[in-house]
Amino acid sequence: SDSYIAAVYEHSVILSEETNLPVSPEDALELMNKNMDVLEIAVKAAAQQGAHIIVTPEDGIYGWVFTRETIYPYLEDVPDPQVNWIPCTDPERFGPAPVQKRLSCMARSNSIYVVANIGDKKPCNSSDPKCPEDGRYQYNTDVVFDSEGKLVARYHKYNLFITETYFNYPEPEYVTFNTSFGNFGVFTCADILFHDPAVVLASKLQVDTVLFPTAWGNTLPLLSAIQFHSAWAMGMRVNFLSANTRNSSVDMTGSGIYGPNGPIAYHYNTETENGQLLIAQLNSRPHLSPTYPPAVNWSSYATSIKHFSPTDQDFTAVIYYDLFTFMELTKIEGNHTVCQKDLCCHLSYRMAEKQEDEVYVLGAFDGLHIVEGEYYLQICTLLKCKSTDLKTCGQPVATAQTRFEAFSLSGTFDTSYVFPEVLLSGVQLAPGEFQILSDGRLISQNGTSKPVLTVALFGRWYEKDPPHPQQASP
Ligand SMILES: NC(=O)CCCC[C@@H]1SC[C@@H]2NC(=O)N[C@@H]21
Repeated sequence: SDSYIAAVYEHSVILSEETNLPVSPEDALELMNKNMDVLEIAVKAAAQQGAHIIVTPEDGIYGWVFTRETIYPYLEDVPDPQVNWIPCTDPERFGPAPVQKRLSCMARSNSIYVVANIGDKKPCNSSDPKCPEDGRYQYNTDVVFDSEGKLVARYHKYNLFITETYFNYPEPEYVTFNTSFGNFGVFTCADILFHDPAVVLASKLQVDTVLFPTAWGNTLPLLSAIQFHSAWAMGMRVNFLSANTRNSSVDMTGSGIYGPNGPIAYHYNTETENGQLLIAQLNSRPHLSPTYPPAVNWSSYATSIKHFSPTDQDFTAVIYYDLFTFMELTKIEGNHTVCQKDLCCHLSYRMAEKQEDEVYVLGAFDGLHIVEGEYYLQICTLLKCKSTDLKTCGQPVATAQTRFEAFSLSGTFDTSYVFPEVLLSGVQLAPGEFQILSDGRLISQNGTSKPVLTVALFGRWYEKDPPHPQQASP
């Protein structure tokens, strides 16, 4: 079929009160069943609305902040999908698997693909020199059950976040599966920041849709969930189904159904702790669509022009631990260039009116980010500073009043992996309000519907990354 209906569910996870002390397997299952009760309602609702597939969040069944011992009662042995297993009809085939049984039955009884995030355990012994001291590998794992309840995909998260000390790093896996409504790939949360497996799935294996269970804490001004995940879908030109966990204490909200041309449906809620089901229709094979966006040469425009108005007004300030070079946009309109190392960023803009109590800056960063993960960035950004004090530029701010009637942002990137972001006041996306030109300009010709928080070209220069922790020598 040419199109299909996708659902993502932002789940307000019910957390265990005690994650420092081990609980019994029965108590662990009781908590997981409480979460699965809620997920089951969403699965039924999605199926009733015609969805072919539903994605649920990372950590959505057992929560977070465990030790290796305290996560253990929540884990199940998840077999390789090649075994052809329907846990709903043959639950004990590989030992106790109540969580897989329940997810499989949800998929089967509602005739819908179900994507969930659970924990896998694999026993090992001293014949394996890498076997952990406690005799088992523990993996953060995405599973997919097809509409008959068969396990069709198992993915072990490769890029663990800094807090996930209770899981092991697996070898990299590139997990795909085929359906009548397209070819799917699976990865999770921090994976989106790295080359493997994310870029391999989208570029080399050419999946149509990425399934993305996540537990993403929002980090403005560049890394809120809806902002970065929709930008990645546009930059990589794939469908992207992102289901975030909802938890205000760790700033988690922001789920969406994104296409190569921009957001199709999204949700960002800081008002309540409620869950939220999103449903939308997508192209099954977006690269065959007449509207599929052309490949972009991200540096073509920026390297072809002379620097706009050189200035000695540059200053530095920090975005999420990275020292950017900035210049203030003092006039209602202008053309400016700001450079850091090899990266020069060009901006042409016209504001609707200059608000005296708001400061906007153009910024550039070319360097290795080293906090909560190590990855090489090249970023050009136009953003609103938190206050009129230039030292606050780059600090999180969620509202703005300044409208831009037009802008054009470009940069002399050394990488072809650039993710275009436009984030508006109230942490809202701007579907259809900007364009990516094939020469690498991110432009808005008619302005945006709300005031601007951030416009960015978020570049990842993967070749400059240090080795992955799994590959690094001890
Ligand atoms: N569960 C995860 O793997 C989350 C990882 C991504 C978190 C992103 S990366 C930069 C920001 N820091 C955060 O705390 N959240 C954002």
